[in-house]
Amino acid sequence: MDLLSNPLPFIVTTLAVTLAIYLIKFIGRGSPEKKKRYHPIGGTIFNQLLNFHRLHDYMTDLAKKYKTYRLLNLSRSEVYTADPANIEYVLKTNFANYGKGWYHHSHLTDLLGDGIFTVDGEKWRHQRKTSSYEFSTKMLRDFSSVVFRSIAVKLAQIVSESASSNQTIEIQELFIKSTLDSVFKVVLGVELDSMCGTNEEGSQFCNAFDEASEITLYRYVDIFWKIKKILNIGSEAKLRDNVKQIDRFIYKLIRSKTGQVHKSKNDSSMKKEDILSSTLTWFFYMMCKHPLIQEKIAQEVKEATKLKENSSFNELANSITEEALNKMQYLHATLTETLRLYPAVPVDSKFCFSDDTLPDGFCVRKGDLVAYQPYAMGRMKSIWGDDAEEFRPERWLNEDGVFQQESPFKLTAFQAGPRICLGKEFAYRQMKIFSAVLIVSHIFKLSDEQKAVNYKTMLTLHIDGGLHIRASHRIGAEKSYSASVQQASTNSIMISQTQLSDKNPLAHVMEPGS
Ligand code: HEM
Repeated sequence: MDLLSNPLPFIVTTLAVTLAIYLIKFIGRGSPEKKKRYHPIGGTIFNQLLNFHRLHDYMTDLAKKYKTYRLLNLSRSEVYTADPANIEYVLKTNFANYGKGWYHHSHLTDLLGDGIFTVDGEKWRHQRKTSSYEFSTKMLRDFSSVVFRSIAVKLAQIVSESASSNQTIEIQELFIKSTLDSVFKVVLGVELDSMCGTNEEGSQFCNAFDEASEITLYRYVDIFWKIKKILNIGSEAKLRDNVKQIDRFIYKLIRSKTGQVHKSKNDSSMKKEDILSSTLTWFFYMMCKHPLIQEKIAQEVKEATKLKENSSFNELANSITEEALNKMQYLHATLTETLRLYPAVPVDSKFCFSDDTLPDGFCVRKGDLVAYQPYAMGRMKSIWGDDAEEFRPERWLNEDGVFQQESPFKLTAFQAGPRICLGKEFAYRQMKIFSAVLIVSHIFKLSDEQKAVNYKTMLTLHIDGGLHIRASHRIGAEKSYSASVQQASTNSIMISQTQLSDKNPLAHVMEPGS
């Protein structure tokens, strides 16, 4: 899986084939094409490989230089843009001309089937319509909040135990498991409990799903993946095994729940579990780097929830009502600032269906990939001003401390236009509940201030090696919170049995392939 361990044969082959294809293409081009103007060439896939360990920063440097540029890949140009006008055009104005196409479909379909993430046209429209309705219901909102609170209590217990025993904790893994547990509970009504490790099958499923996602994303940089798939070797053999394991687990679940839920493995929310957990991990990294911001959030949560001294984790979680969440404007701004600088999907591309001209006057060809770049855009002074690279949640607040939206074509972390993320509101609610419970009860620090924290280059922005933190109980809270751990654990089980049972609002729309 590690491209960097022996990149030479890959680089030489790639370079030779890229040059050959481009010579053929440019020599063979007829005279009418000469009038068309194409964005400047920023580099080739070869340059990307040489800068693989810092790929998003390398591409940010290029975006600062050109705003929109081309990278020469094996069979096509890839156009990378950080220009909000171009992005609005691709994602909204000429939406019909840009989509997943056969290119993304072929990469994603083994894991995600013909779900909403992999298709265009009528198939997409139908799923979008059904899912939009479901995401907008009050019932889903209320039910998911109950689940998030109950899982936040479990998270707080784990963190509290690490604080009491003065142990460090790797929080990225914990967030991945807790968000997957939430999705299972909200969508299927099942306790996966991978976070506490009490359900071995659940944990195995969790690992298989993680590895399958990683290999699926790896296909985008592995030019040999189709051959490996045909021969069933290497990463592709692993992917096949993982998908089988995922299928077995999900179908067993379906059989045991027949009459209550009918569901396929292609559920949209599962793919999102690592996106949400990436975001939470970077948020906690920012909290460790900015202790004053952490304090401000703790204060805001206390005021919004009217939290009493000696509250248990359970009481704390239950005090995070819709009304309290709406009052947490600073927390909302801080999460948004995290997404601006550390977007979970750092770059996302669309397949161009027919020749076109972007608003900046440059052309793209049928078959090109056109990518918008949330990571690079978050660092551009032309978009965010001179302090673009500073972490400053206040930029999102007006003088009354109320959160102000920005154009979705500037903050592109959730995509924009007709295919804007359907789970945005759902994701904010989950992230706010988890972080409010954790920050009001604990203080977070990096376990090793000297150790560099970097992303691992993949399609989602994970922290390489995870985030190792040390938590301590907040002053005055130690006695009350740790004393309440025992009681909270009993209470949280009571929550799951009484409030959660038979109330799964998604159960009636769960059809295979939805
Ligand atoms: C911080 C968390 C999240 C971020 C940053 C995020 C970001 C995104 C992005 C960039 C896309 C476009 C991807 C593409 O081109 O296919 C997307 C699509 C989508 N997201 Fe999210 N997402 C988040 C959480 C969630 C959650 C929790 C759910 C569901 C529970 C969700 C549901 C969806 C769906 C259904 C789509 C597909 C929309 C369509 O193609 O019409 N997202 N999201």
